[in-house]
Amino acid sequence: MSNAESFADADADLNRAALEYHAKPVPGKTAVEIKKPAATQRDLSLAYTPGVAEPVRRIAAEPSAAYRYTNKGNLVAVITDGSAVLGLGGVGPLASKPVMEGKAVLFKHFADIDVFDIEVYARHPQEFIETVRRIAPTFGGINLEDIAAPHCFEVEQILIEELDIPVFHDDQHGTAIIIAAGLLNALELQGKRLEDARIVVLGAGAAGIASIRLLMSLGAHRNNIYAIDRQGVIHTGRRDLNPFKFGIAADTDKRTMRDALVDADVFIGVSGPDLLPPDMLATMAPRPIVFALSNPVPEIRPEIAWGVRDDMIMATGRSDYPNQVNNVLGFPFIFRGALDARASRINEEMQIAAVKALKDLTHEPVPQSVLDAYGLKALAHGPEYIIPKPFDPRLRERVAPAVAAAAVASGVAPAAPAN
Ligand SMILES: NC(=O)C1=CN([C@@H]2O[C@H](COP(=O)(O)OP(=O)(O)OC[C@H]3O[C@@H](n4cnc5c(N)ncnc54)[C@H](OP(=O)(O)O)[C@@H]3O)[C@@H](O)[C@H]2O)C=CC1
Ligand SMILES: CC(=O)C(=O)O
Ligand SMILES: [Mg+2]
Repeated sequence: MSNAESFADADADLNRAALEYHAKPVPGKTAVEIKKPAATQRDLSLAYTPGVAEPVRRIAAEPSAAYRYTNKGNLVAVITDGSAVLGLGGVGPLASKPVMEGKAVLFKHFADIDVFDIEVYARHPQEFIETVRRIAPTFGGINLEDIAAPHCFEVEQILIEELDIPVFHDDQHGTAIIIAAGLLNALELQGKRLEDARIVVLGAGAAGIASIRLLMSLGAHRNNIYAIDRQGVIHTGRRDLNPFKFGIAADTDKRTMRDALVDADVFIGVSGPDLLPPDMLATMAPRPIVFALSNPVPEIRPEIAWGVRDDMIMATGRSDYPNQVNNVLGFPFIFRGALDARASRINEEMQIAAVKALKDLTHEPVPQSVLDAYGLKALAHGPEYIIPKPFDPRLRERVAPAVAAAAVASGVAPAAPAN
């Protein structure tokens, strides 16, 4: 059987199981649960009228009382316009709902954060911004999801400026944080340094541009980073660049991905399926790092990549290969830290604190519960373990407090939240 046939068979099996999982025993993946007694006349008098009037009066008099008397402080909106759903493209808000419900599952399971998934028909970024602005009082935080570049940058920036709760576009910063943590560990293992590494990033959208910005903040050199879009290498001579792409343009004479990959140390794919040809991978420098992160189908399948290189460290965005570089390792714990600290935003200091916590945790012994969840006998910092596993219970213990502490230290959260 050819590689293509065996991928098709495996995909067909998984697709059938996924449909069954989503449909049975009841449709969908989340539900609302009641946290207070609701069994007697007295309970009803407290939960609703007349008792509910008193918390209303308190909140009307002092808005921060909403954190004491409602679910606001532990409720995040996962909001999308369905314009860049995984690597599937602009499938629209309704079709994006399984992904947003999926994010809700991960928020709840890993960090005990409640989520409303909200899928918005918006013809223009302005309509989307207006929708989020109007519903923001309900929430303690806003997780923007799967909104295509370049609109995502404007949407996020305006909402951060206008709202007093954290607004975080996960495909930008969540992805960038996990990439940075995994890459720092992988570079160390390959005997390379971020400051010298030549990095090719295929995809200059939400994930690509935010990742390049964060890697530059951590020490990567702009002229060593070749971002690539559908027109080729993003260089300072191009006249078709929007300001976001121009901001990461390299001063280089390389024009194509083929040019850029020769002797490159790192490939980061945040673009679409099967876009890295094996013969180009073959031209990368010795001991390369290959992050093929498009979901669900990576830029190159690991089975194919390993057929070309045996000296690489490889990661995908998926759970069924080693090294899952996926924003699931970030957003539950980053929001946990931000909500616990009552932070007004998630700034770069908090993001770098998350990078460091994730990177450092990978060097520690792996708990038995993680080995059991993955059916492994052993796992230690090395080419097949450059980033913690999502089921690691220490993620919440380490990443959330690190993010909360950075929020306080950088002045976007009070030293001690009131409630
Ligand atoms: N593992 C993880 O945690 C995450 C993975 N991702 C993955 O990254 C991918 C991109 O997501 P996101 O940044 O949100 O999407 P965007 O729509 O914002 O950006 C997509 C980028 O990919 C480029 N691109 C698409 N197809 C090609 C191609 N054939 N050749 C060259 N460039 C191409 C686009 O080029 P152009 O600008 O010219 O249109 C654009 O720059 C998705 O596959 C997604 O699943 C995203 C977030 C997290
Ligand atoms: C993981 C994720 O957020 C994405 O692929 O869009
Ligand atoms: Mg996403």
